[in-house]
Amino acid sequence: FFTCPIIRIGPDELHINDPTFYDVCYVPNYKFVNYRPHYKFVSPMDTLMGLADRDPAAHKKRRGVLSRLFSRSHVQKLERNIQGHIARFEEILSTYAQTKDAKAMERGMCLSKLLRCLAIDIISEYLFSEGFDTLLEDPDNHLIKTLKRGARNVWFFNFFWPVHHLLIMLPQRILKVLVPKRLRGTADLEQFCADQVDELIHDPAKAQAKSTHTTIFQVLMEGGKDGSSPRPSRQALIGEAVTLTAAGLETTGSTLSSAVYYACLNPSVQEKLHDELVRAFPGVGEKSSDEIELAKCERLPYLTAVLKESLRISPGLPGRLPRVTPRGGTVCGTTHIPECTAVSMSIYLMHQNPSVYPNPKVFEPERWIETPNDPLREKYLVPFSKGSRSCLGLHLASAEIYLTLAVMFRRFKFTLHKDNELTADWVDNLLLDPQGELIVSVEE
Ligand code: HEM
Repeated sequence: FFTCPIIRIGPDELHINDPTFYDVCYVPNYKFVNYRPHYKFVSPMDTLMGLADRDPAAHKKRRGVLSRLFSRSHVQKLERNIQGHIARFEEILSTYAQTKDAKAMERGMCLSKLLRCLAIDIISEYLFSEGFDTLLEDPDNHLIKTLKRGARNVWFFNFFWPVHHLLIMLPQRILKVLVPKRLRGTADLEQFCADQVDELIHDPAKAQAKSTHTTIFQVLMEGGKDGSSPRPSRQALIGEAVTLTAAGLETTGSTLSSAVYYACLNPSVQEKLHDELVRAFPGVGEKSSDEIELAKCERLPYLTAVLKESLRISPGLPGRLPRVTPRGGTVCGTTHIPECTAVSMSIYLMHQNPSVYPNPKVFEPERWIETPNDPLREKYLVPFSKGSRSCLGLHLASAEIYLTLAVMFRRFKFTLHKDNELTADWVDNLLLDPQGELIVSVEE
């Protein structure tokens, strides 16, 4: 695959594995628009993701409105809120690490589920006036399960998209009676969002009094700063909130699980990370989350290297993200590609390029430190993609990963439990879908 940069992967789609083409295909200003058949699973309503392939001008406006919530400065403003959830997560790890309960030790700790709970608690509090607080429940809770199920239905709904579009339109009470749980996926989340939207529409003062920070619904209802962006319909408000929650859950959760998995396989990685964190945040006996700050984490070289290597080896959206060539076509190397051709590239293949990342299957944070200033190594790391449809949640995801890794590895040591199921294998369900759970033993 690496020797032939352009291959036909379907009757009307080319897959390209020439890294120099990334900056041609994934660029601002909607030069290469989304290839619709690939994005059929997305909601038909005027949500950010739904608008991307139908109406680039409306997508640009909506993205402009939402970017207020996802800017670096807004993430920094809500750092304490994010830390609050990580403190709860730290408490659970600490309780487990100190347990004398033989049965609990025999079972191990299912860290991947806990990390998913952490991700959804953070994103839900960030978007809504209150979070889901799933960390207070059993990590096998219903919401996490249904969202995982929803993520696994992506390809089914891509082929049978009218079914998905119909399900979205059905009122919740009919949905619950008629549709099997396996296909409902995000119904509970939709109900939660619907309640919040209805309160905001009918009693805005009460809804606003509840929230300590700007919520997604407030931002969307206010529209663009100049009022140029129309207020979305009730259904679209709900759809937006649901897709944003889903976008921020499995991606961040699987990156964090992957980081711990590889750190367990490489004890020297854990030791170096721990040493760096203890030097940077030396408080003893304190909760790590009281002391750890994002700005300082971002300056720690080894922690940054572990974050980059985890995103490289296990990118949240590993597979093809197809676009359509513009009028006049385009050129890849010396090959002309005609206009209106679907072309796609894969983040996973970008990150597995052996000439930029030697031994690409090996988890090696040192590759980001030992030979500094390698422009290609930085340039071809594209976990959040690039261009008009790049990840909106980049700053939030990065803050979450930095802070969680710092709290975990400053205070705890992880080893794979005998019943661990997670391996380096995964399935491309649009989102990277690890095939087993990460089960670990934890020492303080
Ligand atoms: C490690 C974590 C994450 C990774 C690796 C990741 C990766 C990506 C990638 C590759 C895309 C482009 C998809 C495409 O071209 O079809 C994307 C889009 C998007 N991501 Fe993320 N993401 C992460 C976390 C988040 C978080 C926390 C949020 C917060 C809500 C988020 C929200 C979005 C949204 C809304 C889009 C669509 C943007 C648009 O259509 O304009 N992501 N993400």
